[in-house]
Amino acid sequence: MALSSPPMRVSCGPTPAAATTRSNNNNKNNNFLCSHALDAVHIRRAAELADKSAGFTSPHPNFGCVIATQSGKVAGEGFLYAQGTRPAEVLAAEAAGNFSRRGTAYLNMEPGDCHGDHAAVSALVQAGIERVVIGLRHPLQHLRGNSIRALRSEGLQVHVLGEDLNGKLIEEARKSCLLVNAPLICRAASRVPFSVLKYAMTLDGKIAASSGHASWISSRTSRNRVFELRGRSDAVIVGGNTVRRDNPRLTARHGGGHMPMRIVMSQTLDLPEEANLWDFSDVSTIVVTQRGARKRFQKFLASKGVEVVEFDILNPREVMEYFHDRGYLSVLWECGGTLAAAAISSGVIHKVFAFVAPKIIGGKNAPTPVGELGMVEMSQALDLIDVCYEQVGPDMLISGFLQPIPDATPVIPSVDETYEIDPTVTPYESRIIFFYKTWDPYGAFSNFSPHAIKMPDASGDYATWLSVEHYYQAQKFVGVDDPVARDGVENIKSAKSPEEAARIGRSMQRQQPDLVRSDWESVKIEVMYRALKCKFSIYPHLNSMLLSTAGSVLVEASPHDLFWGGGRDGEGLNYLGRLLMQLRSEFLGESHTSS
Ligand SMILES: NC(=O)C1=CN([C@@H]2O[C@H](COP(=O)(O)OP(=O)(O)OC[C@H]3O[C@@H](n4cnc5c(N)ncnc54)[C@H](OP(=O)(O)O)[C@@H]3O)[C@@H](O)[C@H]2O)C=CC1
Ligand SMILES: Nc1c(N[C@@H]2O[C@H](COP(=O)(O)O)[C@@H](O)[C@H]2O)[nH]c(=O)[nH]c1=O
Repeated sequence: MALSSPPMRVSCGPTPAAATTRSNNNNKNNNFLCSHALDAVHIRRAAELADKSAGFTSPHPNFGCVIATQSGKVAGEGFLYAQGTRPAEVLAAEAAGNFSRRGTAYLNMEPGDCHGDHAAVSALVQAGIERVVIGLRHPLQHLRGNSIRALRSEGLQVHVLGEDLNGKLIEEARKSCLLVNAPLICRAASRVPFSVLKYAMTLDGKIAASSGHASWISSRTSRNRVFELRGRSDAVIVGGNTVRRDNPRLTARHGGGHMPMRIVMSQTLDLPEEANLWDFSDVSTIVVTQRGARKRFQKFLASKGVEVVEFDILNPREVMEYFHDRGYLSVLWECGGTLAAAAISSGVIHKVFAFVAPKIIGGKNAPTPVGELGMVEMSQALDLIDVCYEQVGPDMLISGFLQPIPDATPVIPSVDETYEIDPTVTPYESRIIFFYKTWDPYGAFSNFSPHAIKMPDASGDYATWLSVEHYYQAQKFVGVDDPVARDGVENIKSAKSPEEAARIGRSMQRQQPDLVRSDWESVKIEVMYRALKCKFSIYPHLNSMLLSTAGSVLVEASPHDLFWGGGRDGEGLNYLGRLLMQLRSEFLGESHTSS
């Protein structure tokens, strides 16, 4: 058994050091390092270009492309302006013309070949590009790796940052790619739109005077900056009190550009009949409220053209999940402290922009940017990540992430591990077959599939288990000298379904951990391996199905089980998939030696 050691995280291609040892030519080494610096510069530029269309591309990623000649000079640039417009790669190739030949294309992100549209890949191939450097793989799992595979199959050399290229400069360049598409990456991982909390406060930490008056705390320059932030967002959201107090417009007024939708969250619906937000000359407004609140006022709003959406439970998470499902990519929270605290508590805020004005207003009851979070000790304070400080006019803008941008690099399988498990699989480049529920196309790979197995006990006598899951769960308690453990084994064995077996086994393990055999953690992979080996040996059709997947990566798509499964976004260790790949490799080896 090869798979007994504890798991580790990913996966990189050759490090610069490893790569350079392959060459004993000093010049080549120097070139390699120089080209790293050049790669980093061009990728950062691609990210900068991509950022130009923020707000317009939503909910699609921001793409930028730089084409450099063989000598490293920029020959053409392009960025995706908006959904449905011409891809960055096509524009850059056109701009570069013949200078593209044998050149390198730099892309902040792997193109997504939605609906079989290969325009980006085709443009690079037809332009005669020799090498493509990619900042990030596509963050959406079903698109991840597709274009990289397509480019490689056309003979182009493809280097992905963090996988094939490493080092400090490369890491910084990769960061710029993560930042430019942070909304898409965070949205994909958290299933809510990327949410930014923005506020303006005085030096003594107030967002309004005690009277509630707040216009203005920050300078005009800062407020112009807010218009830009609005222009990058799909929606701006405030609470009912801010509507009553400020009568805001919430429009982006920085000279054209994308205009965000406006959202009001109000439980009481005690909102004014006259409000700037009911004026739709620039953009419309959606009011989200508690089910049944002020029906007559709802009718009134509807007559003004305001869309009213009722929620059974009106809280920031429910509201954000709803707007995620409506396709929103990013939301700017411009609310006061009450709603801001609720939003932070419910974990929907990804990033904070705080404009701090060099003013003092005082006031014991003057509102502050974030209300009650229930924290009592400084050690509980939320630390911002990747903090930036910037002077904007007379104000200071402090921004940072409340949650790290999830790493879109696939965890499974790492290069080394996969070769060890199954040499026929080329990591990242192979098709990934996901299986989970037994009704899935490859559902028979699940331990819950109804395939009985015969396994020997400690004295060598064979017993029948209704599924791999039955056997696996029972083994947790086998050999434990306790009547409750022995009963547990019998109960699991006679469980009517694999689900029931899992329920009994898991709850016994949770509630009475002392009944679990002491060597369980070190033997569980071996236990599973033996059960799977039996299952895929005694059922010829399962064996054929497994062999038919040769060359593909197998991943148990369990979003919950991060040991046996691959997790929701590839963060799981996928030990079930790994064991199946290992078995497949062993079966294939046997069939080769016997033929
Ligand atoms: N300087 C700055 O950057 C800003 C300053 N302000 C100032 O802040 C003050 C208003 O602050 P505040 O009252 O906190 O602001 P908000 O209006 O932004 O938030 C509170 C309101 O949100 C609504 N709400 C809906 N669902 C919830 C929920 N689950 N939890 C909490 N609230 C919910 C309620 O409206 P309802 O009562 O209608 O049910 C509630 O009264 C004003 O003086 C304004 O000028 C506001 C924004 C920015
Ligand atoms: N007071 C204050 C802000 N307040 C926010 O701006 C909203 C008003 O937007 P609008 O009506 O479009 O100009 C207001 O309701 C609140 O959300 N913002 C800032 O950048 N600086 C400030 O000093």
